[in-house]
Amino acid sequence: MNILIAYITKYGTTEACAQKLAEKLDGSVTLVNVKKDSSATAHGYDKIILGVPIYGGDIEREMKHFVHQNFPQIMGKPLGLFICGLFEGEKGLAGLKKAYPEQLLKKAVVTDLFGGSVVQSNLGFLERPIFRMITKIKTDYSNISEEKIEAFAQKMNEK
Ligand SMILES: Cc1cc2nc3c(=O)[nH]c(=O)nc-3n(C[C@H](O)[C@H](O)[C@H](O)COP(=O)(O)O)c2cc1C
Repeated sequence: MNILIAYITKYGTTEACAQKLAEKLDGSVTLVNVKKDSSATAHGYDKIILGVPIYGGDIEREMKHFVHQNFPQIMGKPLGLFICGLFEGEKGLAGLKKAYPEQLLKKAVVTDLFGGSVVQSNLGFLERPIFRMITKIKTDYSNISEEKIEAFAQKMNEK
């Protein structure tokens, strides 16, 4: 069973979540950062998982491009979709809806928000005030849910 986890990450949180997820999946997992590897493809995998962080309510264009380029392959296999972001509840779900096309969200075996994390000192000079304005968070913070990663993996393993 060959599984693809295609992700994007800026400060490493989504990558760390993708790695944790990979450890819990049954099969051979390939992790691909689609921002670093523009030749990445979803061809030849039995299951596909996509993961992206939310910035300013949206995702980076490289994942939109990957989805567009690989749409038939992604729609044709058991699919899991996750996002990383600090917002929970309705605001968190709004991020998930914005991240992926409706067809993918409907087709997915499992979708979830894994939470996010931030280290203030890592943020750029301009990014820090933007981050504080958007999230109202002024300290280092993490709400990554190991339980959600575990439950996501279980659902993918059942398919
Ligand atoms: C400038 C900035 C804007 C952000 N905007 C959002 C947002 O709109 N919604 C949200 O849920 N999280 C937001 N976050 C939190 C990130 O999604 C979170 O830190 C995530 O873990 C980053 O993942 P990465 O390290 O893989 O890039 C923002 C973070 C920064 C720095």
